[in-house]
Amino acid sequence: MTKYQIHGGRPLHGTIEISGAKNAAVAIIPAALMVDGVCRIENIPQISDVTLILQILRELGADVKTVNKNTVDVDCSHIRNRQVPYDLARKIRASYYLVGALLGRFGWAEVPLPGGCDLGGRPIDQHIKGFVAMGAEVDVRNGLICAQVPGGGRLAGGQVYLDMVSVGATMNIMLAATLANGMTVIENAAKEPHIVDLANFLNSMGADIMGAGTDVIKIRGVERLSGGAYSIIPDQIEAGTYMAAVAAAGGEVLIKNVIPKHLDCITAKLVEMGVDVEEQDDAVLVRRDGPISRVNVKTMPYPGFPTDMQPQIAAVLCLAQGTSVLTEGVWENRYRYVDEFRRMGAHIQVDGKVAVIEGVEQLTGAPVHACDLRAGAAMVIAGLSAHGVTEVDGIYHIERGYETLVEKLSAVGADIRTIVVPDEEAPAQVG
Ligand SMILES: CC(=O)N[C@H]1[C@@H](OP(=O)(O)OP(=O)(O)OC[C@H]2O[C@@H](n3ccc(=O)[nH]c3=O)[C@H](O)[C@@H]2O)O[C@H](CO)[C@@H](O)[C@@H]1O
Ligand SMILES: C=C(OP(=O)(O)O)C(=O)O
Repeated sequence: MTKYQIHGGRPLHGTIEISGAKNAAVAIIPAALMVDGVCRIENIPQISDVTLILQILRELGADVKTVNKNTVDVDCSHIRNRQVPYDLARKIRASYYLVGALLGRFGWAEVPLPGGCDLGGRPIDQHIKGFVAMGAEVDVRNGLICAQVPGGGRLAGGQVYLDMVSVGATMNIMLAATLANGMTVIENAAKEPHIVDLANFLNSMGADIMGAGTDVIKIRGVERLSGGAYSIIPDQIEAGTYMAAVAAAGGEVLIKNVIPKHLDCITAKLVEMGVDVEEQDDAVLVRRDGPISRVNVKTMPYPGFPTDMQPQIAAVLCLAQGTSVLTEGVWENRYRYVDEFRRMGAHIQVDGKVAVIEGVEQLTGAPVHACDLRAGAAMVIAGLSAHGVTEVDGIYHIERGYETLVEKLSAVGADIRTIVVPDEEAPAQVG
């Protein structure tokens, strides 16, 4: 088993370069399935979710060539197999974008139900409602989402009003509508930066999508998409995670290759907590040397405070002066990490979607478990600030979404390394 071992208590100083956005990449790579020709995709993060999606594309018959560590050429002109491999697809949430992409291009898709972080129920009824509004028949059976246009042919444009703001449904419907006959309108659409990025990718390949980034998106179906080159936006959540790490551990770090506007919702809270954040053109300089003030935080769809930053901000609030109230506004169960924080001396009470965090002077290192991706990142942040040694296991969750986390943090002075321990560590003998 591999773990991260962190000797905490060292302020961070230096520069961190942010990678491409996971949640954009995992939609844009499936979108390449709809393109007739070679797509060059740049600024792809080297994370395990991306490796897996590229693997799925290869198994479907795509020609995927690595140009350099963050650029691939994907050619899906000759897809021969439409059977998405069960064991690969069920490991990640984003495999559901293959439904929109395959249904849009071929009028037929069978995709295993997705996986991803366990945050409570992760329904897909709104995705299905969208596909049905475009004329598809959709059925979930034998662990598969089975969707097809009756009689073959293409989807027809439709009108979809989402019952709740859903990032996944907005992107999936956008994918399916890109090659449909006629116009699709998505109302109450999500507005996250990665939605705009997916629309920009598709438009650069010949799609006709208007309004991405607002709550009404109009997609005029086109005959075909053809190849081109596209660079993925920087990862808002990776940047926010390192901003939170500086807030917790102290120090001064220049976080480069970001779009500061995408970070406004995170920056505003950190500033309220007494952290200095200076915006530059494509960087933010984050500094913390004084006490951390208590704040209340509620997660919401963009431009609200992102749910994917909730555990990381909780790690900082564990060290604030006074009591903070954190409210999870998107997922029903995103506090599974709280017991791990308690091992480090944090004072947190959870009641449903609300966590009350009473700040402590200092956390203390402990063996902890990363129960999901962002919870894992939060354990790392807590470990960086804590007195003593923290060992984080379950790091495969973290590697789903953070490129070279150990190297990036080591470069700013953190004492963090990956260690390998035997799988079954013999329990210590007592007596
Ligand atoms: C709006 C929002 O912040 N979405 C987050 C959500 O995206 P993700 O795309 O995974 O989830 P959605 O945005 O689709 O879900 C938002 C809410 O809508 C509900 N829902 C969704 C689809 C559906 O068909 N039916 C349904 O009821 C979900 O249960 C959830 O409560 O989790 C991702 C991983 O944490 C984050 O990157 C996204 O920022
Ligand atoms: C929960 C996340 O990812 P996924 O939906 O892919 O599990 C995340 O990016 O924080």
